[in-house]
Amino acid sequence: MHYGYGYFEEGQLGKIQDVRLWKRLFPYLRPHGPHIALAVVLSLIISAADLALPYLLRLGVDRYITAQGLPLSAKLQGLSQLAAVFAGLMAVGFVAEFFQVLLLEWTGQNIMHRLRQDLFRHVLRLDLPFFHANPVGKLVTRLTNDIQNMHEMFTSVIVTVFNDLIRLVGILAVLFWMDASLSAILVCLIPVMLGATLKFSALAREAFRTIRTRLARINSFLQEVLAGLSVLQIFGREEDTLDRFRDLNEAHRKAAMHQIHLFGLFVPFIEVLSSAAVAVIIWYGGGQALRQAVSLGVLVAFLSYIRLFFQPLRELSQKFSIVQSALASAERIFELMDTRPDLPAPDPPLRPAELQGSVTFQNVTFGYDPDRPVLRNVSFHVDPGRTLAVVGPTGAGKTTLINLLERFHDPQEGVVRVDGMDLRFLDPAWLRRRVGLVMQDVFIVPGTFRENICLDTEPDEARLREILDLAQLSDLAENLPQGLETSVGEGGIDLSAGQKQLLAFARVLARDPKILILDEATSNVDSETEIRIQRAIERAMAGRTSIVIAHRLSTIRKASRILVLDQGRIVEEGTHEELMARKGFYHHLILLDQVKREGLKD
Ligand SMILES: Nc1ncnc2c1ncn2[C@@H]1O[C@H](COP(=O)(O)OP(=O)(O)OP(=O)(O)O)[C@@H](O)[C@H]1O
Repeated sequence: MHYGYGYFEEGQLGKIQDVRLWKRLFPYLRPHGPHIALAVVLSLIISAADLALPYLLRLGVDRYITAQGLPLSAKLQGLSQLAAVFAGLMAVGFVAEFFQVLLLEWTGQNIMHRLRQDLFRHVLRLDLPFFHANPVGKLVTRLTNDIQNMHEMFTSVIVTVFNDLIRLVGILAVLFWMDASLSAILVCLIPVMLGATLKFSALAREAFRTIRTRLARINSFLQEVLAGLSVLQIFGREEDTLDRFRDLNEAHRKAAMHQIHLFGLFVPFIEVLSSAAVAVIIWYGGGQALRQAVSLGVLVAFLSYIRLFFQPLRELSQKFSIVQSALASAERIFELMDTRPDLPAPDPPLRPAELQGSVTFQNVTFGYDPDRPVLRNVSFHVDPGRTLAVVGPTGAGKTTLINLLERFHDPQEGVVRVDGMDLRFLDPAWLRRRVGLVMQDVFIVPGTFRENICLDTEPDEARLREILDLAQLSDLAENLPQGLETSVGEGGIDLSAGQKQLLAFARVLARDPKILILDEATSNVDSETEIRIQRAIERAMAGRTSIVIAHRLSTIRKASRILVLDQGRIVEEGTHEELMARKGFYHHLILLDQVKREGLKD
């Protein structure tokens, strides 16, 4: 288990002025242009309704409440009319806001959906080396959290910032129009507000970034620890693990407290500023009203506008950090989208109509790290329909041979061919459809037993029964509670190691590949299952070219030829009899195996 969290460090932060990022985002926004335009129109309506309300207050006070010489009935009637207009505007504002939220959420969800789909499509096309280098947790974060981050920007920021700007400009315009000297006081406060907001935004951004990094460390740690919990328990590492977690948890708490302190300071500061503005307006404006330089209505309207004015400013820093965070996510998402598959795609890819099934390795040298070859100058040829057994000590490079034949990697030197064709010119999907793979670890897809056998094939019922029979699975299928429709894997019935092996053979039979690669399981199963597996192996191999990483002597004996690998080189080659007679490395391996089996029996 490693405790490197390097993958989750947020190296870069998207910048608002980063044109490149906006250009990449634009194609996702473009189809929603009309919706965003409509949201902006709705935003204008909402702002107009909001701005009109304090103005109605002014009219109410000046025209009716403090007006001299109007009869009481006329004042009351005028006030009623204003109240009706007030209610009407509120209703318009409410409806407009409702539709705006709906429209923006819908747009945001659609953009997220498309982004997630594009990203997942891209990830599916990447090669095995990429997945070796990138932990699952990182990819899941890209596909979930990072995309969610962007959603917030699309829904709650882009249009609302526009809303806020219109509102601020609108309020200032109305205020100057009503009374320039009172407005000038307010304008003096704006630089202080903006300065504080910008300073706070910078500090908050850093604080949020620290929190996210520390949370990601916790996630990464938990993911690793929970996946290997049984190992930790066996080795009694609980206390040590708890200590490590405590450190991570503490670091997160500290970061969260720092952010809380920042907010604790900023929010009241802005409150104090807005209260100060109100106080100054009451003091100065009140004096002006007493001197009758401004009307009482203007003063009342002013105080209402101040409340409207400070709200968006208060939220500006919050929105600023949402956009920052979203752009940082966008940057990481696009970085992943820009990852090119390591294996060059053939152009045009070959998809021959027929495959005979011969396999050739020609002077193949390969290393996961090119400087440290795992296979060295390996050459062999298997004719169609024949069986090649590969044996060798652990780490000899047997699995690597398979990885090359499935074209999960390309060799650094030499060529791998099927039917004489270089794999690099073949369509990888075509190749993998024709090269069946049975690994020791059988992956069970969450779904029914039937789905797990058929995968992407559609055998008819008769063929499926035949496959079950050949794979020695008929009994099991009958005894499952819902037969073939029983759910297996996560959330369903657990299959034993032996049953999973048989299932893997059924899959091969259903896909009917020309070439079969088999990594024989070393897990111990009972004798009856062992016999079933042997039978299934024979059926699966029949009529196919087979390359088997063999552990059972019975399989090895039946092979047309045996390849003995050691430290990435072919050290011996021949039939079982030939190799035994040579009394070399193979002979030594077989004797060791026999000793091991005898030991197990004792
Ligand atoms: N994804 C990988 N990245 C880096 N090195 C790897 C990778 N997979 C295998 N190796 C290294 O390549 C060498 C050969 O491994 P390989 O799995 O091919 O051996 P093997 O003969 O199949 O062993 P075993 O019988 O234990 O499965 C080993 O030294 C292993 O550490």
